[in-house]
Amino acid sequence: MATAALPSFHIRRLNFSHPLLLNLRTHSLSSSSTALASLDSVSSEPAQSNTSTTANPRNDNVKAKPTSFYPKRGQTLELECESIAYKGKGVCKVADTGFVLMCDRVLPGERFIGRVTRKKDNYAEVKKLKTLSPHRDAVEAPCEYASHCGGCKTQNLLYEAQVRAKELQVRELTVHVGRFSNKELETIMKPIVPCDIQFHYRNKMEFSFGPKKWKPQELLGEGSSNNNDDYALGLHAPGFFDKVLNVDICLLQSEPANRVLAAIQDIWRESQLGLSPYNCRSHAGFLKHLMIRTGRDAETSLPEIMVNFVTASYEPDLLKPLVEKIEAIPEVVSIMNNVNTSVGNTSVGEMEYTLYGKPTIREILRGLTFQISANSFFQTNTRQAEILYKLIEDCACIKGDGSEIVLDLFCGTGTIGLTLARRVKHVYGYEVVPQAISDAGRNAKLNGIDNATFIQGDLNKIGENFGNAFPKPDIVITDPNRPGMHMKLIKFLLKLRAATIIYVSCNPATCARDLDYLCHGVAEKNINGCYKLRSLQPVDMFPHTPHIECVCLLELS
Ligand SMILES: C[S@@+](CC[C@H](N)C(=O)[O-])C[C@H]1O[C@@H](n2cnc3c(N)ncnc32)[C@H](O)[C@@H]1O
Repeated sequence: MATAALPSFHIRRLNFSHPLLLNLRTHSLSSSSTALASLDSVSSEPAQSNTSTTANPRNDNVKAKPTSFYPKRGQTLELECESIAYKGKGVCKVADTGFVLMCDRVLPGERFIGRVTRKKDNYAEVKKLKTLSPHRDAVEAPCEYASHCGGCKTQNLLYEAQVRAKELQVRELTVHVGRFSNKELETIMKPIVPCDIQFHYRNKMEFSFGPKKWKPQELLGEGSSNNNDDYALGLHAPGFFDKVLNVDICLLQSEPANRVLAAIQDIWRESQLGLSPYNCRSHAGFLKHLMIRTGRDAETSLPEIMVNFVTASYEPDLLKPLVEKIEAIPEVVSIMNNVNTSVGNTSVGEMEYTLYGKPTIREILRGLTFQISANSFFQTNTRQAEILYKLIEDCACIKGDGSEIVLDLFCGTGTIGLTLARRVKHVYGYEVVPQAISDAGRNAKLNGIDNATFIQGDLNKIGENFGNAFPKPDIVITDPNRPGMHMKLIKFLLKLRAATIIYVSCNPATCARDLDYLCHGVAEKNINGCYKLRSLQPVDMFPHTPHIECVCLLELS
């Protein structure tokens, strides 16, 4: 699951600081106390207090000075997690000084021993060594890999507590990054929409092949060997592109997708097949990734599965035994091979071959049928996407007289625009990926929609003439990926002055920043904001992960 990389064009000076949000700003603050005070607010805790009950530094290496505590790398501390912040990390503070430590896989209220692994200017990162007392909302994670896998981070937190923490995070970011008051949010911000189905909700999983099964420190030495049995197929260890945790089942994907994974795990290491995993350090080996996608047959609504092998070269005979094994699974209707000869880790091939069945599968969303190819973007939680798109439609308040123009920015395969097209005059969609644009056009045809135009273009590089390519829209939908919108696009929207903007975001930090720009302006660039935030609706699309989606309605003020 990708983490946000915030490019420098997004930075600006704000009167707050958050250790994990520093690159949202133009100037990093030298004083850790300012950072701590702001982190307090971002993480929903009261401002830094000397009476904090958290984090008693049990200093093995140095004696902590209460007023100028700074941890050493390797030092172990007894800590208490106070809250969950951006990227799902637990926030802990050192008693007396309030120095902030960030730790993966700890839950609010949990007391634990941690070791300092990394120091930054105004905070440090800690690895949990041992839980002393768990959080009251701790539950047993159903997945055997949950404590080591880079996919789920909070399976061991009661789902209700997960969504509470996500809602709080959106609120705090909107206040401290977006500069909206708590009072304003009382009427604007809606309670988070939880996800009814918390397992088997993902329609796409991508696993990687690796030459060695990665094991966490505590399991090292258990059953490792030097033959093919040690080859890995699974998910990356958190933070490592070259370490693969072998998984035989993933509780986030569908049941037939797990049957496919099990069938492949069953045979791919057999030495007579001559299959080798790609080694991303030596660049030797054949099998790079395995992508399993679950769609639905438009007529029967039964699941249909696409399997995509990403390989370093085109050798269909080598894949034949795997293809024969999985084509016997009734739900498998498509087996693809993307050949990627580059040394990079991407799963998009330079060439794509159909090894069995058809080259696309189908999915139904808000009554429309979408054809999805191996590399198309499609919302990964279809059921929750229905709810998300309904919220977007509600925000759009379409008149129904077919008079409105919709501009769908970052349109992907056109799904949002197409679900609105039948009730408006015309939809114009913009997207950088050429294949997504051709999928969008094909999906329009498939559904008999002829009032949608999809244009390939980079929205980070729009020129002065961008607005000449379409009539002035009544409704703008903008759904950027995690870095949010480029300043050029913000300026364009402020000049365009469309009556309604619906901002769909998968990163509440950049969302809060962009809402601030659109509503309050960009003082350092002498730009005035001209929108009013009318509603802010967090939606949980991805239980057990730190990801949060929001739908924001902005109206011209
Ligand atoms: C979060 S997805 C949204 C897709 C679509 N709205 C949907 O709901 O399925 C963001 C989309 O923005 C596209 N994108 C990313 N950077 C872009 C850029 N600089 N210019 C245009 N599109 C971009 C991505 O390829 C991706 O399809």
